[in-house]
Amino acid sequence: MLIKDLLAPWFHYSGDEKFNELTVDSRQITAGDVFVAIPGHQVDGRDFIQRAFSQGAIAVIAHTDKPEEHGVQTMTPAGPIIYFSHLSGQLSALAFQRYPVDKTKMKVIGVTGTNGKTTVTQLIAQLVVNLGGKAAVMGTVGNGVWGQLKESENTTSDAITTLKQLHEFQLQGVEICAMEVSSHGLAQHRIDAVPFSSALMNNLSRDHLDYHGDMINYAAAKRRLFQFPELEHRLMNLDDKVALKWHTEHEFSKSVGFSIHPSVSASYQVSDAEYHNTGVTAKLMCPHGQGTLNSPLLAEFNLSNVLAALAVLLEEGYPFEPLLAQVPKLEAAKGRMECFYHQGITVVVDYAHTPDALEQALKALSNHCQEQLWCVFGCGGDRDKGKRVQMAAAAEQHAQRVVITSDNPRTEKPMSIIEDIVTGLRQPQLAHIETDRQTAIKYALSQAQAGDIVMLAGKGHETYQEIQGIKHSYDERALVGALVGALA
Ligand SMILES: CC(=O)N[C@H]1[C@@H](OP(=O)(O)OP(=O)(O)OC[C@H]2O[C@@H](n3ccc(=O)[nH]c3=O)[C@H](O)[C@@H]2O)O[C@H](CO)[C@@H](O)[C@@H]1O[C@H](C)C(=O)N[C@@H](C)C(=O)N[C@H](CCC(=O)O)C(=O)O
Ligand SMILES: Nc1ncnc2c1ncn2[C@@H]1O[C@H](COP(=O)(O)OP(=O)(O)OP(=O)(O)O)[C@@H](O)[C@H]1O
Ligand SMILES: N[C@H](CCC[C@H](N)C(=O)O)C(=O)O
Repeated sequence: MLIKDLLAPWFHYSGDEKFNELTVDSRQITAGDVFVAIPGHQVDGRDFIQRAFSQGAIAVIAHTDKPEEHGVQTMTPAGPIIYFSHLSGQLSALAFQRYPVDKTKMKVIGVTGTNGKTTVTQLIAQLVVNLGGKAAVMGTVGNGVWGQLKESENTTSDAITTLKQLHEFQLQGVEICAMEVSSHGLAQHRIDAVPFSSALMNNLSRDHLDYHGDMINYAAAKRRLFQFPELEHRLMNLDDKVALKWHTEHEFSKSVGFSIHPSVSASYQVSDAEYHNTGVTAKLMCPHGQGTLNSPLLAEFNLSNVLAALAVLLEEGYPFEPLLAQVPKLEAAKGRMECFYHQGITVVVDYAHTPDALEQALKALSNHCQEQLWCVFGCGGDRDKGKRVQMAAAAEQHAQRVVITSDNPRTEKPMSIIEDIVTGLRQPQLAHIETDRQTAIKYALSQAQAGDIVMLAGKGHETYQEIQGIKHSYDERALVGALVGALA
């Protein structure tokens, strides 16, 4: 593509250079690329302009705060620098020029909410693939065509990666891409030009207040997803207070509600739910028909997640009966309520890392637990510190045995995070404290008795543990698999 065509919607560029890829990271530049230099939270991308040229960049498009510099071009010995006013907010639109996505060929579904984004997006992909279609996901566990995910740095990738990836999916014949949309992604304009067809709001509870400051700003960031003018379907979980409120607002008057509780305004609802140790059976009612839903996923919140996935696909025009027939084949997302069994003890690897998720996961497991419920958890360093006491309270309230350990301490001292957590306990003397996560898990497994459930919360699918800024190899699912084998 010509650089002048890339920039044409904004201003005239006089050069005639062709370029290959757009990239925001100088470390990823290869010959013939255009480097997009923007300031960030840690460093300023404009400090890497020379490095980008030396790696083969053909030109640089650089952010400027000064509107009068918009479109100004400077020729340096290494190549042209083109200034673009307030570039971060336009990055997605710029990326769309290079990596267009045709919404008539591929549907993009945006899923937001504090908890359940990975689960819902993966359920959507599984349902489509099981119906014989081609689906992709983008999110915390990775980006890719279903079955071939590649690890991703963020839940919602940067603006350029997002559109590049969607463009590639479209070229590969993907019919639907279910994308997790994080509040950071929304606040940082990472998805502004994505041509979403449907958007779904799952729930809002405390998380990320280190970044958003308060719940009002956090909710406002998520709300942006529903303000895309071209959206065809807006789905709201009416069991969540914030989503329910949005559903009743004039701005979202055409939104569609779903609920796992009796609700007059939910278009999609389930009733007569029966929980058993291999899943849940319930009746589904919606404008497309009625039927029995046989879900193999544990926990009430997963009934809601399954309903969310079905609702979005039914809104998108997928057929009712064939879709319902795929539900028994669904699988839990990696590291979410994943069960391992050993001598009558159930070990559950789960990704709960917010107070609400921890509470929901423990409540769900207590329905299945015959003896004592254990909760082994920690809290992430360099993240919302207010979550720590709330997670402690949830663990103490819903588990009989609490083991406090490390999650990803990142740059914080493991023991100081644990001290914050402990202040949220009413009876701290009853909790077992062990900074080393593997030792903590071994302790819990050695003490648990037949009939107990041991929930290991927070690490889920992750394959590393970040301590003092260093990512150490750590795979809790593999660890438990090995321990259970060793203990068997
Ligand atoms: C605080 C934050 O959100 N940071 C995100 C932000 O980084 P930034 O723009 O501040 O980056 P920076 O490191 O200051 O660098 C500035 C610029 O210089 C460039 N650079 C930098 C170094 C270099 O050698 N060369 C170079 O060109 C960078 O590519 C960047 O363009 O934009 C980047 C690209 O989109 C993100 O990868 C990065 O996420 C960091 C890694 C992060 O940890 N973010 C978390 C808080 C986050 O976003 N989490 C949500 C999930 C939340 C949830 O729902 O659970 C997510 O979507 O992942
Ligand atoms: N609908 C839900 N409501 C409340 N808790 C949920 C829900 N779905 C999943 N959870 C809990 O939250 C944890 C994380 O789930 P999931 O990975 O699907 O969410 P997420 O929104 O993608 O999280 P993140 O983006 O932070 O990785 C699960 O392990 C489970 O404990
Ligand atoms: N997307 C979330 C994941 C948290 C996972 C948990 N293991 C932790 O490190 O706190 C975040 O970046 O806050």
